[in-house]
Parts: sequence; C-alpha cells; structure tokens
Amino acid sequence: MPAQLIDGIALSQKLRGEIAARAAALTAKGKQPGLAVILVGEDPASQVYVRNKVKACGDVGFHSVLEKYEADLSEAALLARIAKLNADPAIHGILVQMPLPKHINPHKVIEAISTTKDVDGYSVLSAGELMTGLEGFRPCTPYGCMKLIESTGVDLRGKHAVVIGRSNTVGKPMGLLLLQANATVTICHSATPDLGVHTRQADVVVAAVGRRNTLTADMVKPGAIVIDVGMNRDDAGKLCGDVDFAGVKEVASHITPVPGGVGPMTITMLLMNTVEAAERL
Ligand SMILES: NC(=O)C1=CN([C@@H]2O[C@H](COP(=O)(O)OP(=O)(O)OC[C@H]3O[C@@H](n4cnc5c(N)ncnc54)[C@H](OP(=O)(O)O)[C@@H]3O)[C@@H](O)[C@H]2O)C=CC1
Ligand SMILES: Nc1nc(=O)c2c([nH]1)NC[C@@H]1CN(c3ccc(C(=O)N[C@@H](CCC(=O)O)C(=O)O)cc3)C=[N+]21
Ligand SMILES: [Mg+2]
Repeated sequence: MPAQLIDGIALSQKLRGEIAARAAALTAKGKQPGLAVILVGEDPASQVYVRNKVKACGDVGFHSVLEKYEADLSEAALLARIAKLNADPAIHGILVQMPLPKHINPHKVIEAISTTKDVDGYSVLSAGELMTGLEGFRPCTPYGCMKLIESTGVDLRGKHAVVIGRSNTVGKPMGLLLLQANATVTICHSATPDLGVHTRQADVVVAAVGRRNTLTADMVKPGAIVIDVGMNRDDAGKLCGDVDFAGVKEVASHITPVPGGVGPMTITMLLMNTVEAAERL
C-alpha cells in the first residue's frame, strides 16, 4: 500500500488559523505582532522564500517589514540596521535571510539580534536552550518537521530516528528535538560510508542534505516515516527534495512531498515563534 501523504499545506493552514487568532488578541491589546525580514543580495531562491514569508505575515494579521539591500552592503551597516530593529517596539521578530554575502560574518549578524527577537532560533543562546531542554525559540525547519511527524499520530518514544545532515540550522537541532521526544537518534553526514546501513534501521528518516535522490526505496524500512527537507532542482528545473519520492512512497507509511511539505511548515513555525515573541514582550 502506498504511503500516506503528510500535507504541509493543510497542517500549515490549521496552525496559521490558531496563530491568526493569537495575533488578533494581541492586536486588540495594541500589540500587533511584527516581523522584520532582511535580505542582502539578489539570490533568486532567497527572493522567493522572503516573499513567501512576508505574504504569510499578512495572511495571519502580522505587521511586517521587508528590507532589501545590495550585495555590497557593509557588515557595519547591516549591524546598524539590526540595532535599530532591536529597539523598535513594533518589531517582535527579526530574520536575516541566509546565506549572506561572503564579506559578512553570519555569526556576528546572528548574535547582534536581540535574543528576545531571535525567531529563527539561530543564536548561540537559542541553540543552548534547545540543547539544555530550556524554553526558547526552536529553529523553524526542524520544529516544523516535528509538527509534521506529530501529525501522523505515531509516538516517537523508543523509535529509531535517522537524520541525514548535520548543519547548525537543520540537521543538528533536528537530532536534538527527536532526542527530546525520546527517539533513539542517529545523525549521518558526508563522512558516513554507507547511509543505507543506518536508514534501513530507521522508523523515521529526516533527509536534509541538498542533493536529490539521496534517499531511495532500497534504503527505507517498510512502514517508515520519511520527512524530506531538501530543496533541489531536477534536470527539468522542477523543484524536488532529497528523497526519490516516486520510489520511496511505495515503501514508507507516511511521506512529505516537495513542494508542499517542510517548506510551508518552516514559514508557519516562523510565524509561531513571532507570535510567541510578541506575547512574551
Ligand atoms: N524546506 C525548508 O524549509 C528548508 C530547506 N532546506 C534545504 O535542506 C537542504 C539542507 O540544508 P542545510 O542543512 O542548510 O544544508 P548544508 O549544506 O548546510 O548541510 C548539508 C548536510 O548534508 C551533509 N551531506 C552532504 N552530502 C552528503 C552525502 N552524500 N551523504 C550524507 N550527507 C551528506 C553535509 O555533511 P557535512 O556536514 O559532512 O558537510 C551537511 O551536514 C538543502 O537542500 C536546503 O536547501 C534548508 C532549510 C530550510
Ligand atoms: N535566516 C534564515 N531563515 C530561514 O528559515 C531560511 C534561511 N535563512 N535561508 C534559506 C532557508 C530555506 N528556507 C525555506 C523557506 C521556505 C521554503 C518554501 O516555502 N518552500 C516551498 C516552495 C517554494 C518554491 O516554490 O520555491 C515548498 O517547499 O512548498 C523553502 C525553504 C528557509 N530558510
Ligand atoms: Mg517542502
């Protein structure tokens, strides 16, 4: 029997309804949630994501500002803009779209954002809170993946979860969230000699690599849950994930599509963190 589709658009709609209600309550108290999005440079994919984020803000009743700068913006000028937004009472969340041009140090930029406004969950403090099990902003993509897994109704306790990829924004925090949910966690990466040895043991696979067809049907245990974070293009220029969807959907019990899976949920969890930030401030 082919896998059940985990619909990131439907789940997003449901959660965004709840977010919109919380935003309306705050707005009625004179505290409309506000998100600032900063984009430096012309990367076409970043333009699309940033546009989606700003549009989503409008849909849930947030105030939003989009600041676009040329790729040659100085690091000092960017840090000065962040300082302004840190002090702006109408702004509760600040997102600087990654990647940044090479002359700008991303760590410096992330740490310049007020920790109360770090809705990406990228700061060292947020990472430490996640690691320690303290409350804090969780990175939006792994947070969204957890919501997608939860939506299947499968309890992660005692399950074996395999994450492919170990970036600070996706793979590593994904592993920590799965661990917090009492899964047994394996994290694979480019030095893993044989991915299939690990993924074939997995009750849950999260693929976050950035290379299409990284996970194929022969690498998946029948009945596994498969979450595809990858955003790639196939030979025809069509958007695709890291997972061979056509093959794997015949083996898995649940699977996310690309597009329409993790991507929309990333934006939804950004909205969730922002409404949370506004409620806290
Ligand atoms: N849908 C969404 O909302 C989002 C999608 N993405 C997408 O997810 C993908 C991953 O993003 P991100 O984590 O930022 O990417 P990075 O490039 O930062 O990390 C990729 C990870 O994959 C590992 N890797 C590379 N090649 C292999 C391989 N052959 N076998 C096993 N592991 C490998 C790397 O290992 P090593 O550490 O050893 O180099 C690294 O840990 C990209 O396609 C990105 O576009 C990202 C964020 C949000
Ligand atoms: N500071 C920062 N925060 C981020 O959260 C961040 C970032 N930088 N840099 C890049 C990655 C990538 N990312 C995506 C967001 C939405 C979709 C998304 O909406 N995807 C749609 C399709 C989009 C399309 O049509 O191209 C989908 O999968 O259905 C994808 C990827 C956030 N990121
Ligand atoms: Mg997707």
